[in-house]
Amino acid sequence: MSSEFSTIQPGGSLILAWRIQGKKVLVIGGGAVASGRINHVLNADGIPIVVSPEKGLCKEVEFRIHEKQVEWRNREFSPEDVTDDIAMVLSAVDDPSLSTQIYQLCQSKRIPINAADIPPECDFYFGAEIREGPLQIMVSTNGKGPKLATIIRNHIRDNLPDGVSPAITQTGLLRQKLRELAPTPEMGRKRMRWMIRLCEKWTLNELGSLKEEHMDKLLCHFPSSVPTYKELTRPPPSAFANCIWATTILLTGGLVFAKYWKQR
Ligand SMILES: C[C@@]1(CC(=O)O)C2=NC(=C\c3[nH]c(c(CCC(=O)O)c3CC(=O)O)Cc3[nH]c(c(CC(=O)O)c3CCC(=O)O)/C=C3\N/C(=C\2)[C@@H](CCC(=O)O)[C@]3(C)CC(=O)O)/[C@H]1CCC(=O)O
Ligand SMILES: NC(=O)c1ccc[n+]([C@@H]2O[C@H](COP(=O)([O-])OP(=O)(O)OC[C@H]3O[C@@H](n4cnc5c(N)ncnc54)[C@H](O)[C@@H]3O)[C@@H](O)[C@H]2O)c1
Repeated sequence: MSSEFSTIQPGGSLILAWRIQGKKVLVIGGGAVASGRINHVLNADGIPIVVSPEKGLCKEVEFRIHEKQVEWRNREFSPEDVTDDIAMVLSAVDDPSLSTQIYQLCQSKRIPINAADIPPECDFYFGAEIREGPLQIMVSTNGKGPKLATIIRNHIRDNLPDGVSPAITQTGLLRQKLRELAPTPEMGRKRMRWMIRLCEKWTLNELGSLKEEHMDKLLCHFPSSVPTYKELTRPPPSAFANCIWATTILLTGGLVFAKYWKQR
């Protein structure tokens, strides 16, 4: 009986895709680690606010400030930086006692915090990431071996099949069109069943090569069938080819009729 269900493995982390679009993320520190954190926030369309004295900035953080990709407070951290509209705090300072103060303040305000390299002061850990367009993969060893997380990430990245990113992008476009075609919740099951069949039938390269003009043609098959990529993209017979076919059929018909007539 129990073998039917998945085995619980306690001790892991809850790995989620956190949506921080348009939300403020306080980054304390301006060194190499802060720079990596800022990039993660920007790649997720979050709004980084950086607190660090100028002398502590690394080249990349200077660049982000110069490009106005981040808001910068040129001073040491102050508790007033942790305002109620801050969605998340990322501490990357080289001062353990300051880090602990920041952690305690965030706990009291119930704002999630990551203090780089200090597991007891982390509500969440960072991981080694792969980013290819809409695809994101995160490897976590749950604090056991960060360098191993990097090595495993590199192995996965080097072995990803070709064409994952365009396949996901085009599938996203098609799903959008499908939702417009069959918008009601009642159509949900049909939509999902059809998408599953398509994703299973087509290769990643085929999905990635799906042009917008073919999408409309493909959606004509919803919900009853899923054509193969070849069937869908086969060019329609030309007028010349049609003419040849018609002539062949007429000639063959004529010959058969003549033979029959002769026999009578
Ligand atoms: C994955 C990555 C993401 C990122 O930070 O962006 C990340 N660390 C990375 C690199 C790295 N960090 C360290 C080394 C030296 C070699 C080594 O120790 O292995 C290297 C390798 C290097 O520098 O090449 C030292 C280290 N790290 C932590 C401690 C404290 C401790 O263990 O107690 C110590 C000091 C240990 C000591 O004093 O000995 C703790 C954490 N580091 C984490 C994440 C979280 C757990 C992630 C997980 O286990 O999956 C966690 C818990 C908290 C956090 O910071 O979020 C990033 C790779 C990014 C990439 O490859 O893209
Ligand atoms: N998780 C990881 O991948 C990883 C890797 C290396 C280091 N670390 C840890 O992250 C921390 C930062 O590493 P780094 O290499 O960026 O260090 P760094 O020395 O380059 O940067 C420290 C930053 O903290 C800022 N700072 C110090 N006191 C401050 C204050 N009172 N207010 C505001 N800013 C202040 C400095 O201005 C500087 O920008 C270190 O504690 C290190 O142990 C984590």
